[in-house]
Amino acid sequence: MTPTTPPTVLVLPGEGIGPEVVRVGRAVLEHVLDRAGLPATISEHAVGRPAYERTGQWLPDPVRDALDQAAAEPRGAVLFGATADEPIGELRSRYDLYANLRPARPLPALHAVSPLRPERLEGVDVLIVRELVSDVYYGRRRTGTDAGRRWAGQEMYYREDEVRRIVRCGLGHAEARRRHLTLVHKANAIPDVFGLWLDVLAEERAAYPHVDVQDRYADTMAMELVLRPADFDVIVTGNLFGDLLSEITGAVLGSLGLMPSASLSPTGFALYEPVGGTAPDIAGTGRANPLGTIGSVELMLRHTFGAPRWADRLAAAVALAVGLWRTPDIAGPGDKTCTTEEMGAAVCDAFDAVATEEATE
Ligand SMILES: CC(C)[C@H](C(=O)O)[C@@H](O)C(=O)O
Repeated sequence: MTPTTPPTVLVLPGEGIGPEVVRVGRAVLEHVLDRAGLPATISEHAVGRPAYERTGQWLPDPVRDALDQAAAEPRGAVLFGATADEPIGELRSRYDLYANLRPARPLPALHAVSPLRPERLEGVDVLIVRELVSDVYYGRRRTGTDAGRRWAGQEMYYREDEVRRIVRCGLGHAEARRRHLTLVHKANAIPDVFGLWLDVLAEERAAYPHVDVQDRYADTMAMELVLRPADFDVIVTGNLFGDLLSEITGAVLGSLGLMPSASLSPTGFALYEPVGGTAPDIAGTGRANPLGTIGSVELMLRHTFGAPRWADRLAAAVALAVGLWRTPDIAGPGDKTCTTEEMGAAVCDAFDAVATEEATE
């Protein structure tokens, strides 16, 4: 296997709105690759409920084999839709997809969609760097009965090396962006775990003298993200707080359906998924917003394909498309709404317009 091997992309639609948004995400990916002349090997596999109903496995053995193979390649990637917790939790852990990047930058055309006043959105450009394979999610679980009363526990646990690599990841991104890092913790209530995080940050920041570093309690951060989102650049945190903060960031944008994510392993294997989840209430109605998935494709073009200019063009195409086309979650009163598929087609058309304009400049 040489580094010039084209990327292998496994498309795993999952369930709920997963298949709808991923169908569009894949079409947009193929459109961009076609225009860019970039080769890739793309295959699609059932996971989650559809797979369980057919095989009795959330993550069937043949899919696991395909994933193992892709993970061993220099540029393997997954485009993931949505499933219930089991398969995604297993995937993240099995492939050590520890660094979860969740960027949020409100598009000017969509400022009115946010519940925040437009002036609070000026300059908002946040990157949540969430640790994804440890914390209470994967902590030791115990249940029992004590004097007739049931009890249950799940341990919050972090190893130093797990903390160090995500803190480094956050610092690296901060250095490449606006050089501002906020570590989010809860050292007042959970002093051992987050004392470790703060110690590691104190050690690691020395290597990034240009990055301005601060820390926040998770509760304060939740408030400040709503009140002053423009004050933050990179936010690095653990798995649980990262989950909560990315949901708040989605609310700041006005729809969780807008948020993309990339989960990266130390080997470069990566999984790209929208943050929105299965959204069973709108599954099958054509109302799902595919922009979180299309944003995830943009991240794939950057990280897996190493094609930042094509990624930039896709971002520009999205900004153009939302000027005219709106799925219901981002439509204002009186706006005509479009379907998931129509939004995808609008982004592809806008992409060609952007590329043509650049070519004639
Ligand atoms: C589906 C669920 C387990 C998942 C998480 O908590 O990590 C989701 O909320 C997310 O943010 O990706």
